[in-house]
Amino acid sequence: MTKLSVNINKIATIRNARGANNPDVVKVALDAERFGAQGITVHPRPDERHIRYDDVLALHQVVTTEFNIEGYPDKRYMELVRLTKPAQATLVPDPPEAITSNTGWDTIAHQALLKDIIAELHEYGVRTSIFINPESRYFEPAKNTGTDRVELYTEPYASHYHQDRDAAVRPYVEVAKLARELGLGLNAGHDLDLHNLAFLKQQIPWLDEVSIGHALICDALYYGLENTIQMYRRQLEL
Ligand SMILES: CC(=O)[C@@H](O)[C@H](O)COP(=O)(O)O
Ligand SMILES: NCC(=O)COP(=O)(O)O
Repeated sequence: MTKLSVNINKIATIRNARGANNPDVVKVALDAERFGAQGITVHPRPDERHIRYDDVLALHQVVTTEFNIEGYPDKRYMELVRLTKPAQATLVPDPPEAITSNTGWDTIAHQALLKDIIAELHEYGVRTSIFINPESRYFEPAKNTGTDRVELYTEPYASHYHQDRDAAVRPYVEVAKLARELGLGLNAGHDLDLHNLAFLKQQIPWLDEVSIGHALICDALYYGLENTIQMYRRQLEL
């Protein structure tokens, strides 16, 4: 089964536009779980432009599905993970000024750093995942860091899907097979939506988890959050 983790960053973007607590990200997380989300993902960024560090502290007290905290492993991120001990920490190489994630780790150049960070996260009892591009050369070094999983960066798949979906998915299927051979768990995320999700899942049925935020929250404006989460869940069952 591929779990659907709902990324609620964009709920916080709307909340922050007015400074008060509407929408309430904690309530939305609990409702999302009630509507079928199998995990809640957040990606606090250093400027706290959407999810704030104190949101993460509040969410960890109430989330009962898999709580996944994404981010660059700086001191503040590591402290947050130490305090909250989520089900999963997803390490992303974004610099502080990144508008959104736009590449995976160079696991060759940063292998030593990742190895140390992952060892520390394992001491906290937290499962780890590394955000990674669909390039085979990064997978064995990723395995050598000791990570439990990798998360495939799916923006290139999503942006080429409508042009030629077979070509778009090909590199992902190749590295997904490699990850399976290496004994790495497999997640995927970034720009997944109701058009491209089912095909990815059909081509890589052994995906453990997808985390979806931007498109899902946009779809919820039209279909409502409950319907939307159910629609995404069905895409994973086709
Ligand atoms: C790692 C990843 O792909 C997501 O965290 C995505 O970048 C969402 O972050 P934003 O909501 O800040 O765009
Ligand atoms: N890890 C990917 C994620 O959490 C959500 O990415 P997106 O759907 O907002 O592009």
